[in-house]
Amino acid sequence: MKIKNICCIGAGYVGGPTMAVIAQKCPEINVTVVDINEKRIAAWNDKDVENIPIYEPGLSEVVAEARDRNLFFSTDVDAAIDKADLIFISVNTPTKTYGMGKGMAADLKFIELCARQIARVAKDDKIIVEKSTLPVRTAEALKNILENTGNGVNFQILSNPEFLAEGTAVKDLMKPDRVLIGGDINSEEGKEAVQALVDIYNHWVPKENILTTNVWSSELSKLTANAFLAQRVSSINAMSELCEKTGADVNEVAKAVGMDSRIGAKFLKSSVGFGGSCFQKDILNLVYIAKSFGLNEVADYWEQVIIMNDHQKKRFAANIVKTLFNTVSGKKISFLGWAFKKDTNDTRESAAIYVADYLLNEQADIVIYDPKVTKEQIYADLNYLGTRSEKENRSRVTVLNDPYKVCEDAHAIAVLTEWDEFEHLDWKKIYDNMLKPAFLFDGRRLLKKEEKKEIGFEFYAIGN
Ligand SMILES: NC(=O)c1ccc[n+]([C@@H]2O[C@H](COP(=O)([O-])OP(=O)(O)OC[C@H]3O[C@@H](n4cnc5c(N)ncnc54)[C@H](O)[C@@H]3O)[C@@H](O)[C@H]2O)c1
Ligand SMILES: O=c1ccn([C@@H]2O[C@H](COP(=O)(O)OP(=O)(O)O[C@H]3O[C@H](CO)[C@@H](O)[C@H](O)[C@H]3O)[C@@H](O)[C@H]2O)c(=O)[nH]1
Repeated sequence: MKIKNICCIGAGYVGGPTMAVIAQKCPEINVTVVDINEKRIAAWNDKDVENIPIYEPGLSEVVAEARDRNLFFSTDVDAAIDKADLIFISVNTPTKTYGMGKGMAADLKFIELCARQIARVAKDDKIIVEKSTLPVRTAEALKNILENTGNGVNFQILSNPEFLAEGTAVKDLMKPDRVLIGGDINSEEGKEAVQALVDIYNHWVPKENILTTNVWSSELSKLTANAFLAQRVSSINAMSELCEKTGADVNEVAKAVGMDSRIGAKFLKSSVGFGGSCFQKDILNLVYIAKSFGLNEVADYWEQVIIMNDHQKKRFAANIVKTLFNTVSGKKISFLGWAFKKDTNDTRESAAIYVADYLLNEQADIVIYDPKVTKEQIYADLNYLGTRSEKENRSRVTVLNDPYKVCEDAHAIAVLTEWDEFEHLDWKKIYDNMLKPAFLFDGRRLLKKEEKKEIGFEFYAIGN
């Protein structure tokens, strides 16, 4: 089966970049990315390609090449579904904030809405691809909706989870460690659908890197990969606290441990805590699934990864208060960084949000600089927590676009995101313009300790 028209529902951090790369690599396929968010679609279509809604290194170049050639962004969801042979569902699957499974389970309402819309619109056979991260066995529910509400056409459901990391999305998409495709490999139609998707990726991904499995293994592998990755961060962060008590240095420990080829060096960077839209949500979902099968020990095991992460964010903030003579009330604390990692404008679940919230509860005044995050996004993140009124957040938090101004007259600086540019700031100038003693807290192990101490900073770094 040759795919001519692809539709992707959801023009977010996954749908946008993934489809841009597919369109670039498969010029003979028309790719239409649709979304109900008109503002987002307008931004994807902005004449100035630098204004696309997602910041990812290399993305604007890919979009510039393919857009209006075979890559289109639209709000006409029905039309794109109707035309497509293959439909990616790439909508958000956040943690439920209400009802059964509140705070744990994945909220599948957007997925279900997509399924119902596809069923209503589709007049010929289609391949439906789960791109969103979903609980294991979601494909069963999708099939049920599609077959019971559709127009009698056939749907093949595939699972094709996305493993890209933000900040390196284009690189990850161009050269993925593996592409995972789950399908009904026991039927001819299922095998054909899997092959159709393999053929798309095979335009640029070598065959040996494309893994095919049954649907349930594919769905569960995505949750497992994120749980393993997050577990490594929580493991090294647990050791960082022990390092601080014992005189060991967590970077040295990580290096020594990571040189064991069975362990490996990646993902052992101690930090103020992992953030991002995926790790916490996916682990909570895994915990919920395990509990729903009565697997309480399995659930508890994975929940500890989140408990450790919450502890790490809190103890970083508490250490600032303790070091500043047990009070930050009325003191100016400068934040360098707000995004959950460098090279992205995404702030979802960023550790910075929770550190700020803790310090605001201690009556600190916070001034923030992040090279890619907007002022309004920062207020929205704080308001979303609902800890205090929007008015109070606005009066106590200032966002500026100059790092030197942000640090002027500060009692302390906290590095919350590992943006490269923070390393190269004129730290002597920053020191000179701060109140003394000048406290500097590095939540990312980004800065050189000896250098900063020589300038005169009272320097604290995670795990050191
Ligand atoms: N962000 C990542 O790095 C990443 C990586 C791998 C997997 N994932 C998974 O991919 C999925 C999408 O994540 P994201 O970060 O792109 O989310 P996102 O919130 O950035 O984008 C989702 C988009 O879907 C749109 N949408 C929701 N319902 C819709 C509907 N019925 N019709 C049309 N559009 C609709 C929303 O308006 C939104 O723009 C999630 O399941 C996530 O867990 C994310
Ligand atoms: O050694 C490390 C590695 C990461 N982090 C933090 O962990 C979070 C997540 O980082 P990363 O995994 O690089 O970014 P994400 O975009 O969240 O990507 C993860 O989540 C995606 C969504 O499911 C998956 O597709 C990716 O494979 C998976 O890496 C960030 O706050 C990082 O700062 C650390 O603190 N130490």
